[in-house]
Amino acid sequence: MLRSQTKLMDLGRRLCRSIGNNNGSNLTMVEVDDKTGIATLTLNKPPVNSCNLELLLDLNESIKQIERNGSRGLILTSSNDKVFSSGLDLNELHQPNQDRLIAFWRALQDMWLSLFLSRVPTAAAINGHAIAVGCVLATACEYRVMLPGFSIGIHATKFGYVVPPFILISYLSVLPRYIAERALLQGKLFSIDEALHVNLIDEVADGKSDAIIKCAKFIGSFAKTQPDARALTKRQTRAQDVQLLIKDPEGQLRESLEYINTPFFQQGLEVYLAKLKSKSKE
Ligand SMILES: CCCCC/C=C/C(=O)SCCNC(=O)CCNC(=O)[C@H](O)C(C)(C)COP(=O)(O)OP(=O)(O)OC[C@H]1O[C@@H](n2cnc3c(N)ncnc32)[C@H](O)[C@@H]1OP(=O)(O)O
Repeated sequence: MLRSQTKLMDLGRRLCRSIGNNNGSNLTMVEVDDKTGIATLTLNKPPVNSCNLELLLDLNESIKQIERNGSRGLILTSSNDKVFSSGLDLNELHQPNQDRLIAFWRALQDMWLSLFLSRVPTAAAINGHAIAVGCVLATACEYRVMLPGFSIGIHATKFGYVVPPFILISYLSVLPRYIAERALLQGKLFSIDEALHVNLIDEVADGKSDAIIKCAKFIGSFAKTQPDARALTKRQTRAQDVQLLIKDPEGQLRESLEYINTPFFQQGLEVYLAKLKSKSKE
């Protein structure tokens, strides 16, 4: 075999190493770049990465796995080239089995805390629509790079949802208060230009690999920092944002469950789900 061929094969081998997250599911995939030590965490739940219980548990386990294996950073992206994430799986909220709903909401709270407080640098390569909790996943990260042609935002008020405090906080941790407030009240989904203008995203990329490279460059900007000092400083900076959820997770859970179980919420959701389904049949 030619030396140049061997070199190319070595390069291919070096590029990425898949690591499992111990539960054997493919709902998320983790690959670590052997050279940079950065992990790419890919959401992989067809058709639109809606977050059901299993995806939330899997995602949380993958985030923890990435921290345990000493990766230098985490890039969150999607295997779907049109949708980063369509947010919560609305079927989990519709006429729910109460035990499953409790497990689901707990998994959502836990996953958000894990991502928001992750000790490694985090960046989102947003290669598709990032709707509602899809946007929350992106804003939990420290940096956001997005591809043109897609929407990002929390449009909950448009279909009658009041968002829980940690979702508000996620928006407020990135946007100035008056912009976050107006966008939430309008149920606004931002185009890429609008998102860039208000700094909801940090950069625009012309393709998924460009987005990953830009995220990796951001993560590389911490190369000269001491990882524990960086992690603790991040935790302190974000301490106030997570206070409510850390101090009283069960109280927060109870409040959300009460709201989800109201006839008002359930009726609104029924109409919205029917619209969503009829749209997808068009
Ligand atoms: C307690 C209060 C909670 C308040 C906070 C709320 C947080 C949330 O995250 S709620 C979720 C909000 N998300 C949405 O409203 C997104 C709705 N989806 C879309 O707008 C679109 O699907 C899309 C832009 C994300 C993608 O469009 P497209 O590629 O055209 O795909 P389809 O619309 O045809 O969808 C395919 C398939 O998936 C179903 N689906 C889409 N989103 C969800 C979802 N969030 N939950 C459950 N199912 C979803 C859609 O109905 C289609 O299903 P089939 O008809 O069975 O093919």
